[in-house]
Amino acid sequence: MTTLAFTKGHGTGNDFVLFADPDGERDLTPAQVAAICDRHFGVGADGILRAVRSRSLQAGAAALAEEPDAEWFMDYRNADGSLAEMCGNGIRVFTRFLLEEGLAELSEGDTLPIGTRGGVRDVQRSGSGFSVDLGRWRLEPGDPLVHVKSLPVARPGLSISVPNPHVVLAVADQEELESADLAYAPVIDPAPADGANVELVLPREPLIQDGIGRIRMRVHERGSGETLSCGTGAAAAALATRHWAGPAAPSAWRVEVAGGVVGVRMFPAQDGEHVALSGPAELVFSGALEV
Ligand SMILES: N[C@@H](CCC[C@H](N)C(=O)O)C(=O)O
Repeated sequence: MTTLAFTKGHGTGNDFVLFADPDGERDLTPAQVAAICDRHFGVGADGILRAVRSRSLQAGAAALAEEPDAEWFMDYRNADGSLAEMCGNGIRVFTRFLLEEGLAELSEGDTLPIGTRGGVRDVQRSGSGFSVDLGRWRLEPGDPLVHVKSLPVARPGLSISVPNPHVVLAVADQEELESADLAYAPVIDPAPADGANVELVLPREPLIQDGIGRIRMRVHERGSGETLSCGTGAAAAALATRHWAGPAAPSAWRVEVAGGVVGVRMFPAQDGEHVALSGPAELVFSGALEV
């Protein structure tokens, strides 16, 4: 066993254990990740963020080929130890961690490119938090049926990749949003090969205020269970609602989650439409673990 210095942080209640491993010497096994994320026997978190220099990691080679300035790679793990392409709340908290640890600098108006398994993502300061360009999003074919425990009927979901997989479904009212039992993983039919995060969405009344679309969302995350927030999930939920609302729908959205509020914005880019996420990023405490 060796000692691992860590920091605990969160973005709208989506919480993470972070640690710096510049030379890529502390790769954790899925069992170690699950033990650290356990809320009764470990530190407790929705996932782990390891800060590794891109040059020290096999997955970092693709990031450096895409953007030579992507010095840091966000090695993200879900609470069960599984890998995911991207974490929208995580990358803001990861940026805060790099800055606080003196591992990177980010001035107002500048951009910090960070390597992820879903590609290099550009982070900027936004108010007291950060915004991240999640890149080009994709509507996936097929409208799978989603069975959520305690909701009366299965309903069709919209599959969206950002680039991790999401299935978004609309609920009828506040009662349905609150009563959905997300302690159980929703059953998606047909089941996506790599699983998916599931978002339940309810439009606010009115849906659009001062040009901004407004929704509420709950989420069951692949590999982590129900969480208080999911950044890529909020982006998928706003994209799905705009799709359902039609051409007059806005490109700026306010997404209310159990842990707070995040902003989503769609904008044209050279390679197609991108989606950006903004919101807070907090570091809460530091400690040491025997791993
Ligand atoms: N909470 C994250 C998403 C984390 C990954 C997800 N569970 C997956 O497996 O795709 C976010 O804020 O985006």
